[in-house]
This record gives sequence, structure tokens and C-alpha cells, in this order.
Amino acid sequence: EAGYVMASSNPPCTSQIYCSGPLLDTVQRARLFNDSKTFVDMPTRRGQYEVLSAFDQLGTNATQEDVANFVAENFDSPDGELALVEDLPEWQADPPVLSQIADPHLSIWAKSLNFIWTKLYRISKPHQICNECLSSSITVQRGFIVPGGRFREFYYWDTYWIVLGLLASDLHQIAIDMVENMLDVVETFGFFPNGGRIYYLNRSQPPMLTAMVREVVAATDNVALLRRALPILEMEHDWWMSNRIVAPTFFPNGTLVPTLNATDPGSVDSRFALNAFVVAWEHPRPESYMEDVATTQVFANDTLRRKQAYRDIAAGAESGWDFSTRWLNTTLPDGTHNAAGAQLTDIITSDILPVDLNSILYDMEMTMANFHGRVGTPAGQQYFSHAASRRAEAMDLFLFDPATACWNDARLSTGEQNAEWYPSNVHPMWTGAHGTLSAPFARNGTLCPKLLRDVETYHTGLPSSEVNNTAMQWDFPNVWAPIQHYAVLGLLNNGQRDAAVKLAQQYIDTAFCAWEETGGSENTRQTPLADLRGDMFEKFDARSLGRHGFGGEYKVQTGFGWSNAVALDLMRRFGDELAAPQCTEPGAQGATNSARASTGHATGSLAVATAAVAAVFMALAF
Ligand SMILES: OC[C@H]1O[C@H](O[C@H]2O[C@H](CO)[C@@H](O)[C@H](O)[C@H]2O)[C@H](O)[C@@H](O)[C@@H]1O
Repeated sequence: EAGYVMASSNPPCTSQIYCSGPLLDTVQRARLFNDSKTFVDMPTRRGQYEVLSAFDQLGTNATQEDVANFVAENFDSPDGELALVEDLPEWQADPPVLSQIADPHLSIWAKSLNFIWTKLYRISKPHQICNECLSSSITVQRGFIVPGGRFREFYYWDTYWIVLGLLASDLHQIAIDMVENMLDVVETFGFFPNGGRIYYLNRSQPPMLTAMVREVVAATDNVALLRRALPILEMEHDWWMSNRIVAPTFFPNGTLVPTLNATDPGSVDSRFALNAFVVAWEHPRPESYMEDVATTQVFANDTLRRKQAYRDIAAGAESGWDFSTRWLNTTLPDGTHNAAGAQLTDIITSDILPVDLNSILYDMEMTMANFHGRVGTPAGQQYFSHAASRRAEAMDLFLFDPATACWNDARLSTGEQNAEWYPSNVHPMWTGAHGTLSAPFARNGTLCPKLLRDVETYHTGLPSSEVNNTAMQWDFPNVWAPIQHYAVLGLLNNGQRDAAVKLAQQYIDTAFCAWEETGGSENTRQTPLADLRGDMFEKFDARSLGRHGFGGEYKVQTGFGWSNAVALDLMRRFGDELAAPQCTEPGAQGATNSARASTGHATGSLAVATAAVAAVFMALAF
């Protein structure tokens, strides 16, 4: 890829080391590290121009060993600029939430999850080796929680769930600090990037900052924070409305969407405008450089297609669902669909109108209307409340399917809705984004029945899709904590409390058993905190109790910010109803709500669990 000539791309940053250019290209192509992200997280050991001059001296025929020596001489290990600080403000070994958890085994587990915050807390620190040294880290003034493992920096949408987890642990100050940091970042850049690295500065992630402010203000009554936040949140809203706004060409029935001016196909009627993940970047992602080079190899002789693939890959990363068949063109030449047969080279993210993004923006608009009401600015209140209603109507027009009583992503260019089922479709049940078409279903509690079906089918949490064997981490069988959480809240909002608690229990079952199987069971109330063991995974497997997920561009990570947070928040909400599962006795696999005191669990081995899931799945297929 002689692709470091920028042309129409919007580079994440101007760094010739971390964002684009021959140095990055040469080092990443030398494949010195298993994970492309390692190099771009390494601070320099010298000033920028010394590093660039040393690189120039390598010449054009440098061997892999030459490049390795260059990196060793000029770069420090990743993490060099982030300090791990174990004495967190307000942290207590036994936060009040523990006493809200009826089951003693769950309570010990919650104590151990609360301890994990001390391992994930970071502060930015000045360069250690020289004043002119550089790093890709975005510096913030206050402490923050990272997801863990290779994710050494803060992440945008992860932080929403992390904030809920911190509030569950009574770590109010860190939750406030993280929100204040994020407001600073939006003030500086005009939007919030994917994560805390300069190489993420040309894309965002699902915009949850307004919801974070709402949760933190509700828990702390910090009205000053709300007042500070409001104009900054408006800045972020403007960014989404000017940089990520799209207008579908067709309605789902194939009729043309009218434009404002019939003779100008580009004149968008704002009634039909919605948002999509779209990134102007026609080069490999710096942190997944060789993965992207490999993906686009098939387009070696098709520059336009290759550039579009890079854009759609970056847009897929912006969605937070990187990657999934949600973002692929699954249409076969004969017009039929085959999601399982599609590959990452079929990526078309910018042609997809996503349910979750629009539902989150609806929530942002409703929340900002509410904030304006609180601070006494009725014009703002009216503006955002109108924006939210308009969006809900447009979502109904393009994304709601009365036949299945649920929303689906749709293709912008054809209007066609995605026939595959993804739990992201239930997002409006959580945020309440109903227009006139969907409202009757909401009133009679029959929205998105496939969600209930999945709660009955899978016993260890909802998988991200039904599409198997894609090796993409946001497809079957991976179970992600944020999906479980918003589905639980969506069920609650839709009057389905029993199913909500059941799903919460399923997530607790699998996360608890994973922890127990990785040494957590040895923890007791007497275990010194520093000796606590047991892992929390980034994702799980819908086919097997306590098994971690897999696939994607990197090894499964532990830590893990949002997984801890969702467990803690669910225990806070349903602490007297949840029970610790039986993980090790035969019969525990796949069992739902398999409390230790109870007997007669449903299934045994992984094979049995998998077969059972597959059978129910076939029987219930809509
Ligand atoms: O390096 C590959 C990708 O890694 C991140 O995505 C995944 O981890 C994030 C942190 O937990 C999470 O927010 C995201 O949903 C995951 O898919 C990163 O966000 C991507 O931009 C990056 O390309």
C-alpha cells in the first residue's frame, strides 16, 4: 500500500510515526509483534526528528532485523506513559453493594470484581525518558479506568458501562472524573474519539456521553456537572449531525424517498435524515495495519474498491461492532442472501443505516431536552424534544418491520432491511425510541419477540448474531456484556421483568463460572485482596457456561472493564433475586438460574449443550 498520500482521506492525526507515513508502513510490514496495536502504543525514546532521521538512515533495503533494531533503539515498551495507581479515590474493599447481594458466593465474587477496579485505574504521566519524547496516548487530567489487556487506554462506549459499574461500587469521584475527562476531550477535538489514542482521532464510537452525564448526575446530584456538560454535549451532537448524517434513497417497499428539491437529488428532506457510521479514511487502521492490508489484498488492482474497503473497515470500528456480518453485503448475484457466506471483503458499513446508533442519538436528544428543562432553557428543550420525535418517526419509516414487530438495520442505497436477527435491533426498547408504527407494539408489550426467544434458547447470554463460523467477534457465538445489559433494560422497559431477570441471571452464570474456573473459586472472605484470583473476560461463548469468547483480530482479553461493570450493575439492580450457579457438577452446563442450592440441572457436556441450543434454535426459527 503506497497509501500514505492522503488525498480525500481525513487522517486521524498528523503524526508521521503513529498515524500514517513510511515509518509506520515499514515497521508494521516488518511484523515485529503478533498484534499490530503494540507498535503504535509504544512511546518514543527520543524526540520526533531524531526518530525520523534514524528511520531515514535505514534506507529502502532495511531487513526485518534492521527494523527491529531501529524500534528497540527508538521506542519504549507500550504503557510507558500510563501509570497504574492502586490507591483509587474513595475505593473501599467492601462497598455497600455487597450487602445488597443475597447470595454469599455472588457477594464474594462482587468483592473480587470491585477489587479489579484497582488494576484497571490509570493516570496519564509525563514522558519518562525525555521531554521531547512522543506517544500516541491522548493525555487527560484525571484518572480513568481502561478495559484491560491490549486495551491500555480509555474507550468511548465501554466507558458508559464502566461508569455504571463504578457507581455500583460507590466510586462516584472516579465516575465524575471520567466524565469530566471526556468533556475536556470533546472541547478539544469537537467530538469523542473511538479511544484514548491519537490514531483513533478520525472516528468515534456509539455516542454514550450524554447518557453517562445523566447517570452520574442522577447518582451524585452534581448539577454543576450538568451545567458544564450541556454546551459540550451540544457540540458533540452537532458533530454527529454534520459529519455522520445520511439520507436513505428508498423506503423499505422500494419507493423513492422524496428530496426537498425534485431536480436536485442531493437536497435532503430533513424529515428523512438519519445517522450512520461513516469514516473518511482510505488506508489501513494504524492499530490493525497488517490485518487491513491482508483484508484488502484482493483489491490490489482495484484502487477505488480498496479505498472504499478501508473506509468501511474504519466505519465498522466506529460502530463498536468490529466486526460482524451486520456490516457485510450478504446479497448473492441471484438476489438472495447468505450472511454465513459473506466475508470481511464484502464490508459496506457506510451503506448501512444502524438501529443502535439512531436509537442512542434519540436517547441523547431526549436527555438533552430534559437537561435544558432542568437548567431553564425552553428553546433548547423544545428543539431537542422535536429532534427526538422526528428521529423516532424516521426510524419507524426506514427501520421498523411490523411483520416481526421489531427494528432492523437497512441498506441506504436500496432501502432493504436486513433479514438477519441481531440483538442490536432491540436498542429502541431500551431507549424508548418509538414512532407511531412501533408504539402500539410497545404498548401491548410485544416488541421484538425474537429477544424473548433467545432468552429461552441460549442459557449463557445472548449471542451477537445467529451467523456462525464467520470468525468475526461480533457474530455467533460471542456474548458481549453491553448487549446483555441493554437487552435486560429493554425487557424491563417493555414490561417483561421475568425475562429481564432471567437474562441477567444467565450473564451472571457464565461470567461467574468463567471466574471460578480460572481460580476464583479459591477466594474466600478471608483471602487477602492482593491474592484474589479469577479472570473476567471481554466476551463469552453462548454455547457453553463459563467459556470465554473468541475470534476477531486479537486474542480474547481479560480485565475487563465493561464485563465487570455489567455484572456489578446487574447485582446492584437484582441483588436479592440472583443466585450463584453450579459450575462444576455434571449438569451445570447450559443450565439457567442453576443456583448452588438447587438440583436437577438441564444438560451436561458442551456437546449436549450445543446440540440442545441448535435443536431449540431450529424449532423456534421465525
Ligand atoms: O484493535 C481492534 C479494535 O479494537 C477495539 O474494538 C474492540 O474493543 C473495544 C474496547 O473494549 C470495544 O469498544 C469494541 O467494541 C471492540 O470491538 C477498538 O475499539 C477498535 O476501534 C479497534 O479497531
